Amino acid sequence: MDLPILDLSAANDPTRKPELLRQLRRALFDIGFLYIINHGISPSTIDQLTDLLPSLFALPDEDKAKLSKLNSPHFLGYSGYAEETTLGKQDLREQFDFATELPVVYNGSGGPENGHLANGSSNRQDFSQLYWRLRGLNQWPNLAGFKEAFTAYHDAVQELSYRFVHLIEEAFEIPIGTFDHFFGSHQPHDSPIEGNRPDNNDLSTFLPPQHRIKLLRYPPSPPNPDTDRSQTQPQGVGPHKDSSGWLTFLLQVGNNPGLEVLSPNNRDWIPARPIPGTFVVNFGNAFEAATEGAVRATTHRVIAPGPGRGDRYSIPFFQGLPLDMTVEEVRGYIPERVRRLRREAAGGEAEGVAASFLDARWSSLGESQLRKWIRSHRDVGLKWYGEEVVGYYTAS
Ligand SMILES: O=C(O)CCC(=O)C(=O)O
Ligand SMILES: [Fe+2]
Repeated sequence: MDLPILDLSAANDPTRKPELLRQLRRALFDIGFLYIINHGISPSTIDQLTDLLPSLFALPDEDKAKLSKLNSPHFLGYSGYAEETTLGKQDLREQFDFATELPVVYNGSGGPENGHLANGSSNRQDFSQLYWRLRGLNQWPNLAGFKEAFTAYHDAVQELSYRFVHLIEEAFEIPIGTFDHFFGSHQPHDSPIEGNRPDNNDLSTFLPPQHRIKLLRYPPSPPNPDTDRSQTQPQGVGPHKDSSGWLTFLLQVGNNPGLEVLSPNNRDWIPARPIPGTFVVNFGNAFEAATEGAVRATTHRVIAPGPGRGDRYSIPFFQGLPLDMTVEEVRGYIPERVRRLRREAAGGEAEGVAASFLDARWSSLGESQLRKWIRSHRDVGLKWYGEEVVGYYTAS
């Protein structure tokens, strides 16, 4: 099975657009993983950032340590090689987590001494909710030109991500702009049917979300002295569904392979090789839950480069959603005709929908994000949120 490659230049060509939307529908409902080409981001915007990756990761250990995520209640910053695990196994990569540069809004009193749990307030933008503490400023490395290159890249992928959401709306046959208010004040520049946009005035109460961008380096693994053949595939990152965002836009830098996608029958791993000039697009748990599984958060993994190969770099952009939004709310914007697709295919109940969203405690995006970050960085959680909060989010 080949992963689909969608040519976004067809979006501006009325004669090619219907076929593009057909391909998109197939990609959304069949596999939940696709490439996009002719996406409109200039190669120089990409190169300016990717050219800096070797020097960023070659910063002295003391400089990296100064940028540690431990400094950040927002879980932004540096994590060293193999510090994270997936399914109980070390991920053989190192990473910097960045986000849309946005000021702190949290105004509660959470801290190791007086950590408090979500207060259950249903007020929109009650900034004392603990999950608002996820939002805040980056830790910038001392590397000439980095902040500018990162910001230009962030802005370009953000814009692409909003354009792509418009195509999804068209594929779902709902008005273009339906999801715009998820992204706060963003107004589409190029919406072809401006007059058809729904009147969202009463809905634009969300704060523009913070998107997350990881800069990843997978070094070649050392020769494996282990003779057990089953051990010979080093885990760059173990099998997972993306939990950080609504959509993921992944840039594979260079031509080192490693990314693999679980086939719809859950049996085979399909390689998603780097294709120059493309992004890989996939969908997060919130998207799967909101569509009741019609669009899957497809499981994927990375095999680290073998001995003797060069470093593999990649940059996933996780498109954020408002932290105070609930999956129920998002679901309200997905037409029933889309939401029943999975159930119909399964001949009854939708199976496999992201379990964390079925638990009322994690129903807001903020709750599920805070849970995810605390579970993957317990040390950061303990330092900034305290034992009670960490206990709450790590139990069961
Ligand atoms: O490095 C890659 O190609 C994919 C990384 C990934 O799946 C993730 O960080 O969620
Ligand atoms: Fe991922």
